Formats: sequence, C-alpha cells, structure tokens
Amino acid sequence: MSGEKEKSTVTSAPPSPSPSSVAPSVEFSKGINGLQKVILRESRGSSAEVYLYGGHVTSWKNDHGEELLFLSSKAIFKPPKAIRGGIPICFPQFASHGTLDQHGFARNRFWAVDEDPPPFPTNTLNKAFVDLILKPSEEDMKIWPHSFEYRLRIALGPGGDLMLTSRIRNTNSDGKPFSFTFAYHTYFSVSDISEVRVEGLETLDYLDNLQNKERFTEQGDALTFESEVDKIYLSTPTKIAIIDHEKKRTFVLRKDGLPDAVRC
Ligand SMILES: O=P(O)(O)OC[C@H]1O[C@@H](O)[C@H](O)[C@@H](O)[C@@H]1O
Repeated sequence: MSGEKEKSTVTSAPPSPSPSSVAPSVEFSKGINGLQKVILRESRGSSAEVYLYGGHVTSWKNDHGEELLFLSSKAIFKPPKAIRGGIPICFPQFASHGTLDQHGFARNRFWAVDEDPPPFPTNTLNKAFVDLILKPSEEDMKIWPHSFEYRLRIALGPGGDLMLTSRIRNTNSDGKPFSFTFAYHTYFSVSDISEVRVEGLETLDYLDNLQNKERFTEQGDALTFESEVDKIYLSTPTKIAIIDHEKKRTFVLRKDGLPDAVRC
C-alpha cells in the first residue's frame, strides 16, 4: 500500500481477434454534471474514461463495448463527495489507517492534466494515455502537512489492457520525509458474486476489517464470496486473477510495488 512507484495493470480475457482500424486517441470533454473527463480509445475499440475529479477511472470497456468496471447507480458525481465505483485513488491514506477521512483526500480533489511529465522508461507510443497531477492546496496542508506531487499515468494498451502508474514525489522544502498509504480501490464488474472466484490469495495472511483488523490465515483453496468479505491480504503475489464463471471472463491483475491487496 505504500511506496514511490506503484503500477497496476489489469487485463480482461479472452482478447478479441478483431482487426486494427483507428489510431489510439485521447479526447477531452464534459461528463456528468459538467465535470471534465478524458476518454481514451485504442485501435481495436476498447476505451476508458477518466474524471479529473479524483483522477478517477469511471469506465473501462473492452473491444465489444462491454463495461468492465462497476459504477454504482447511486454515484452522484458531486464534489466533495467521492465517486462510488470505478477506480478510486486512496491517498495519502488507505481506509481508516490514519487520522484523515476514510481513504484520504485524493479522490475528492480536482486533478490537473500534467503537461510535462518526466519521461517513462517504457515505450507508450502504441497506447492511449493521459498524465494527471495532484499537488496539495494550503487547506490540504492543514490536515496533512506534507508537500507532494502525485503524478498518475492512465494508459490503455492495444489489447485493451488498462495500466495505472503512480509516481509520488516528496516536495517538502526542508526535505523532511513522510510516509503514506495508498490503494487503487478498483470495483470490477462481475455477474452474480456467487459465481466469482479469486486466485492468488490462497493461504495468505490477512487483516479482517469485519473483525477489528485482526490477523488470520486464509485456509480454503478456492476463494469465493459466501457472505460479506472485507479483507486486506498481506504480501500478495504480483499476479491475481478474478474469475467470473457466469460471464466466462477473467480479470488478470498484475502489479509492481503494491504488496497488499483488498478483497471486499
Ligand atoms: O465507502 P467508501 O469510503 O468508498 O469505501 C469503500 C470500502 O472500502 C474498504 O476498504 C472498506 O474496508 C469498506 O468498509 C468500504 O466500504
């Protein structure tokens, strides 16, 4: 949940063999309640929508136009309320692990388009992407007294895979270090929850949010959802799969620099 460079890629299988037609594109427009959004489109037809409010991915569609993220029908898109669903950015605090409001303030702030991001080591020429940046306001500094630059790149690859990369820099003038917790709190769209299985978290230790964050060890070999679940798994593998038997769809999540994973 913490670190300087946090990357997460999600793919949804199976990929479609449809032919390549248009070039990747990035379009700026007005979304719900006039809030600014960015639409990423890649050559085979997949797309993603990102609101500057929260730096929040609200939609991710595959090349058949099927929505892959859940967005609550009660999501109101009215600042200062966080958007419910999609991919909220929890920063500088995940959940209630600190003195700030639940999940920190980054999801309730207006991010800017980062016109001049530092270069990336990897080639993104074949991707549709947008770079966003968040810096604290004076008001933010009153509740969390650390100066930072949070750069977020959201990229959609030619196969429709979605990649988020976070680069967080300490800009305190005295160089004083700070620590933070962080999460991409992704809401995947699935059919019936009883048809869903998660692979990659078996036998791991977790903190159970429904039992005062007590630590337990996962026992079963297939992780399903039989009742309410709210668990933070510790030291998870870089690859986790979410298998939706009814939709016959598998989300493959790959991550780098993010040791823990939440299942809820
Ligand atoms: O309702 P929020 O603030 O968007 O948070 C979503 C969920 O985030 C999880 O991390 C919490 O453990 C849940 O209790 C919570 O419901």
